Amino acid sequence: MSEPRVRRAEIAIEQSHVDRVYTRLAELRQQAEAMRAKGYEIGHGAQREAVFEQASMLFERDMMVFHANQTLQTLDAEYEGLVFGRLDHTSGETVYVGRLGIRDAEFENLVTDWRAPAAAAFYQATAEEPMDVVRRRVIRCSGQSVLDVDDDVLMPESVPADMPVVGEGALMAALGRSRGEKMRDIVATIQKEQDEVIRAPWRGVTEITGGPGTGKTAVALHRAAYLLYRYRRQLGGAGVLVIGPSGVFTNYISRVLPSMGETNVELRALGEVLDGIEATRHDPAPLAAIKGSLRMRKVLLKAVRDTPPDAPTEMRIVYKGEVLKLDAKELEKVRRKVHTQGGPPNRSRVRAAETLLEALADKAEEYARADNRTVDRAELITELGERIDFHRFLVVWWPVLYPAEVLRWLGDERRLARAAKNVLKRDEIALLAASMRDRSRGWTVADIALLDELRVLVGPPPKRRRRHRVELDAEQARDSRDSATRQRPEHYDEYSHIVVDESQDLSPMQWRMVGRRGKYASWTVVGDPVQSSWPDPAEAAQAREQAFGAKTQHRRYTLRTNYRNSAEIFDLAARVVAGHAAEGDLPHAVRTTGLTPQIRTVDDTTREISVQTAAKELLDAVDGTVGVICAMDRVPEVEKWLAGQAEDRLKVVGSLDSKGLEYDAVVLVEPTELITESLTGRRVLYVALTRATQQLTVLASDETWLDGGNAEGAPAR
Ligand SMILES: Nc1ncnc2c1ncn2[C@@H]1O[C@H](COP(=O)(O)OP(=O)(O)OP(=O)(O)O)[C@@H](O)[C@H]1O
Repeated sequence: MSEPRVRRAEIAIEQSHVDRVYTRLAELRQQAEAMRAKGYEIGHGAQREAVFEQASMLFERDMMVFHANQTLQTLDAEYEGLVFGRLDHTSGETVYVGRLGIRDAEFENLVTDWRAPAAAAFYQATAEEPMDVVRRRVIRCSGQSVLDVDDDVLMPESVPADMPVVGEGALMAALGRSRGEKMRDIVATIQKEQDEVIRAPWRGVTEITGGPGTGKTAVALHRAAYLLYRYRRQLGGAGVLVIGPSGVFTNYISRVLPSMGETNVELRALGEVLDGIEATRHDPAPLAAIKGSLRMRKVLLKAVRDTPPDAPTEMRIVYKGEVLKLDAKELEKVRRKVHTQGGPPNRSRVRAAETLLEALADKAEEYARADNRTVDRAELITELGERIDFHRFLVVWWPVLYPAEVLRWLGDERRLARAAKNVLKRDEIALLAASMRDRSRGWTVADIALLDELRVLVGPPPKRRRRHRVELDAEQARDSRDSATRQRPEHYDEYSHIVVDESQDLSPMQWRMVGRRGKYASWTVVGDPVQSSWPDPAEAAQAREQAFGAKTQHRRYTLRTNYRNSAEIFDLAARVVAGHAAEGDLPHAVRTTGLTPQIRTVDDTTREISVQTAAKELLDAVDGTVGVICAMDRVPEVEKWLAGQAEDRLKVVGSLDSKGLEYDAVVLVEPTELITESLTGRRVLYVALTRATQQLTVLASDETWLDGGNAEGAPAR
């Protein structure tokens, strides 16, 4: 038979199996629905039974309905290509691999879940170690139709005469395909070095490093799905949290886990870790460096202990016809005394009242001594402690503190200078105070970690009910009373596993914030030091270790193959970052396209039209998405230039938001601006240059950005 006919015949064989799988899926769905209906019937029946019977029937109903709903949820997930692989073993046994395990009515396996041990050979078998696999087949489907098959022969000597082998390179085909708006899962083509990381033990800390495009994000997400499948009992209940650098990124990866049937994972961007606020704006690099530094901890601790701006500076209260008076200094002494005993101010309100009463008693004794009188201290404390005017004073002098309010106070430069004495430099204080005064544009991503730190430092406000949200400011306190009940309590901190992506960029303060959520968690931490935009790696490393706590197991993996970029694109990126990265830290790009990146010269008069032309050319050249990457400050302007052009396929993205994303083609606008806008500029440029899978056009008004390494072989101009 000719190759196309063999291929067609093989596709037909796989199609008949896939048809069986979908028929069975429909049956299982019906069964689950019937079970749910039966559960409800039991519930109705229970109303007629005695109390004891009723309780056990209702329990049975709940269990049935719960299981039925779970099964339906799993069966209803949108499985693009439910079956994607097949293994033919030397024994003649055939195993189909898919996103979900399904058995037929006789309990025979129709599809094995990709995470099950029986499917491991699909990823782990090699020609050197074939694990009894003669032929490994990748089956590519669209919906329920088989489009193509692609075989790998692992034991050529054992291929039976009647076993056809078709196609070559499912991986290369997958990598060459155009990209959509959302990341796809890679279950069908996970590589051996990646599989090892996905299936690594769950306890302790698993660290994945590797250059751009090596599949770190893909691997981390597949690992989350794998861990939940294998260790659902240990990990499922408490939940898995995935932290990504930005909302654009979490949106980009949001479809990967559901496509594997996994909906029990919470995705959060760094600006959304704290419940109740979503921040997307970034501070300029020098300011972000201050806000992210561990020094802020000391500043915030002092800030919560300072006198609140509206606190009265004098207390007067009448006791037995005499005015007892405490001046500003005496009140300050009382405040300091309460704080030296430790504890968050919101938890110290009773102690503050007691200490203030003691000070009033001292004052009464002082007056009495002058007149040779005595004072009954206990009586004074009891009486004043019950007085309404005492409590009126207390609520303004020792008010409930809200994190957002305390952070805003630091817009007063004198107040900030008091809190930051010997910790921040004068110019840093001025910069930080100005940023806290400018609240017109809302909180920045770096502010979120400060607010979370303050949340802990001020302590929870006195609560009417438990498990109520910890308000960030007084306004929210009112709003929250109406907020819908959430599944998990506010500021939940008991996740069983935390995945941190792009971890090289977390500031020390952000590590503290994330660490707080994982007191009992095991961790998967993904990053590439060469892409880091954080200026003080040593300080971040220290905060990171503290976040992990005393985890004893620490395993490290490095991924070395760049699956995203064509070799032509990656060569340019490597050239730009040369001198900032050790040779061994750069991955190896496996795919060539013959398309060299274009570098075009622009100036103020031609920039706009050049961006429009380049975007149009690339939109015509590729089927998928085109990203236009520029410095953060330029985004609104570039968006205006491109308004109305292919909105679904064209995205304008700021340099810092381009982390982790990918496009078929990229237009990079003014690369030197990416270098100067950030403290680790060349690395940010490296990130931007490594976003394209197929084509790259750089528009630049100067050449300094190319000077990173001076590698040979300039790209086309
Ligand atoms: N085994 C694989 N099969 C198919 N595609 C893969 C494979 N591994 C990685 N890819 C693809 O390569 C691209 C890069 O993967 P991913 O985004 O996970 O890399 P990364 O290491 O996180 O990159 P960066 O550090 O630049 O963000 C994605 O499109 C991913 O789907």
